[in-house]
Amino acid sequence: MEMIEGGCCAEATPLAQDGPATIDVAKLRDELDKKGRAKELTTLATGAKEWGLFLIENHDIPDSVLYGVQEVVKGFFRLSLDEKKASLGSYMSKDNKEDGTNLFKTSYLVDRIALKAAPEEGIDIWPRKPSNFRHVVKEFVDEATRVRDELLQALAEALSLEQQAFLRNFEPGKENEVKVKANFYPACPSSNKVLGLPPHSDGSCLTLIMQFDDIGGLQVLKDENWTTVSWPPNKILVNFGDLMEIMSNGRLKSSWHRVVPQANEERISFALFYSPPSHTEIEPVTVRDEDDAADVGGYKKVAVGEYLHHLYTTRSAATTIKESIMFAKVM
Ligand SMILES: O=C(O)CCC(=O)C(=O)O
Ligand SMILES: [Fe+2]
Repeated sequence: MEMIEGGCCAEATPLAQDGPATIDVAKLRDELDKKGRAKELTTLATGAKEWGLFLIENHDIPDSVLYGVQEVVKGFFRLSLDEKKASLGSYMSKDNKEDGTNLFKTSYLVDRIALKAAPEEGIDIWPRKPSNFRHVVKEFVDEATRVRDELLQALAEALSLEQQAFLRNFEPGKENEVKVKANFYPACPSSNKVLGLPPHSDGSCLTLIMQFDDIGGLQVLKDENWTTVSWPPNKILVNFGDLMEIMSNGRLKSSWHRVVPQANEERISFALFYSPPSHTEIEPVTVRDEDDAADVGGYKKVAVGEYLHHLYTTRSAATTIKESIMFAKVM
């Protein structure tokens, strides 16, 4: 566990509850079965609001691509520290630090690489080993991005918004931000005292997360309880980040989540963080009368880059839930 530098004490009390909704993407695509599709959209709206995340199945990303990613990522983490450093263009250098994710680096039990998949200029720092790492991960990113677009449209529809209401911020063909993170959490016998990742919300609009075995570890704060979310490797977890909360004017909430290491098992997760281009100004959707719950609305127009800069520079100090998102609220 060469790259890990220490741990951080925290209470970890996972509670078993029924899990987040699983959405069948094939049903969302099936325009002929209108009833089935409408039902799936209702499940999506309810589940997404309740948890700030949901799972997807039948997403059409071939198993060969999913398992290909697992192989190359596991292959990378199996390398020695020296090999990892040599393989990764400028590992632990500025290139990997600028996005703020290394806030978590020193105090938590995770060995993590952060890469940029888009804009593409970051690709030459990607691991050179295993030799097919870049090719396989790129293939996955392309497949997953197609699914992202479908999900953004379905989410808008599920909330009775115009289909492009969220996707429009991504300006097809433009330099959207796609960050890739591979997280390796070693087994930790005192896992009730240590965190893999501290409580946080993602800055992204959507985060798509694969985990390589059906192992608990990710916990989401739900109804004031830390609840473990577990899912098999062929399903993908879709998590809302702060930009989605802002875009939807609070109708969808970013989840507050953390990672707890397992006592006897290591865990690897692989996440894609999707955000619109940095210069995009996000105009929150209009809140309608029927949405008028006390915690909906109140967001203002913000530029993506400005919000993310604020989040990354304040998040380490933010100890209570989503303090940073207040930046995007009308005062
Ligand atoms: O490992 C996981 O399942 C979640 C990782 C995560 O929350 C993150 O990288 O922001
Ligand atoms: Fe996260």
